[in-house]
Amino acid sequence: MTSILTIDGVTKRYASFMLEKVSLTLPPGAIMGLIGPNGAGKSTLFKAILNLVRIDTGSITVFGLDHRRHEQAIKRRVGFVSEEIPFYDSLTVAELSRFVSSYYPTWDDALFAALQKRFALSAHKKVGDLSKGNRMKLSLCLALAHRPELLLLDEPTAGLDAVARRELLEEMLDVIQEEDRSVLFSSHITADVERVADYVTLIHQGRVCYTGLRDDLQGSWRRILISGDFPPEARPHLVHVEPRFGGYAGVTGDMDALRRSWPGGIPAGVALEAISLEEILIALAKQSSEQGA
Ligand SMILES: Nc1ncnc2c1ncn2[C@@H]1O[C@H](COP(=O)(O)OP(=O)(O)OP(=O)(O)O)[C@@H](O)[C@H]1O
Repeated sequence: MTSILTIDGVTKRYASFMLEKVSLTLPPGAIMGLIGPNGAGKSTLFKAILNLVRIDTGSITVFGLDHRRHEQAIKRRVGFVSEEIPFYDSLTVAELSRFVSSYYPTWDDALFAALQKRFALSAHKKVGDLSKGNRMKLSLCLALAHRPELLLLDEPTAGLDAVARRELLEEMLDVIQEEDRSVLFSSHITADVERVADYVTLIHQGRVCYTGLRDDLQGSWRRILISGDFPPEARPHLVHVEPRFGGYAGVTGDMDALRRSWPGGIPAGVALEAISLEEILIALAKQSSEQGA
C-alpha cells in the first residue's frame, strides 16, 4: 500500500462554506499536520473521511478501501480524537473503557492500562469530573488502545494551556513513534505542527494551499530584505512587501522564479532569511484569497 489515506478532489458544499477539490495523500508511518485558521474546513474534512458527512464529489480511500463502502471496517482500524466526541459523563474511566473496548476486536487492555497510567488518569474518576485536558488525554488513550493503524486527531490540543499542550504533544509523539502509526492531526497552532509533523497540509477557506513534506515547504520560502526597493519585475513573485529598516522586506515561495525575474540576478547584499510555518501560512492564505477573488 503506497498510501494510508488518499483524498482526491473532495468537494463538500454547505450554505455558506465549501470544501473545494481537496486532495492529499498520507504515506504510511507519516505524521501530517492539517493547519488552517478557524473555519478553514479542518473538522469537516475529518468528518468526511469518517463518512460522518457526505461528500458531494471526489473520493476518499483509507487503507486502500473506499470510505463509504467499507465505513465500518475502516472505523475499526482508525482512532479518532475530537473535542466533539460525546462522552458518558456518569461513567468512570474504567467503565467507559470497557464500553468502548467492546466495539474493537483489536482492543488491548494492557495497553489501555499502560496509557492510563502514563497520562495519570484515575480509573475510578467519573468522566464528567475530568478537566478538559484530562478528557482529551482519555480520548487519546481510548483511540490508541485498539491499536489503530491510522490516528485522526482533530485539534487534540484545543483549549489546553501551554504546559498541558506540550505534555500531550510529547506523549502523543512518543506513543506514535513507539507504535509507528500514521497520523493526521489538525491544529491552528503552527508551532505544534512544526514540533511533530513531517508532512503538512495547509488549508484556507476550504482550499488546500500546500500539501507535502514540511521541510520542502519551509525550504522553498524565504524572506528577502533589501536596502532599497525591489525591482518591479520581481514584485509578482513576492508576498507581503513592506517597508523595513529603511528598505523593504518581502517573502517568496519561489526563489527560482524570483532569481529569474530579477534583472541582472539577485545582488550581493540582499539578505535571505528562513521563515516560520506561521508566516508561510499567512502568505499562502493571502495568495489563495487573491487567486480565489
Ligand atoms: N453542518 C453544517 N452546516 C452548515 N455549515 C457548516 C456545518 N458544519 C460546518 N459548517 C461550516 O463550515 C465551515 C468550516 O467549519 P469547520 O468546523 O470544518 O472548520 P475548522 O477548520 O475545523 O474550524 P475550527 O478551527 O474553528 O474548528 C464553517 O464556516 C462552519 O460554519
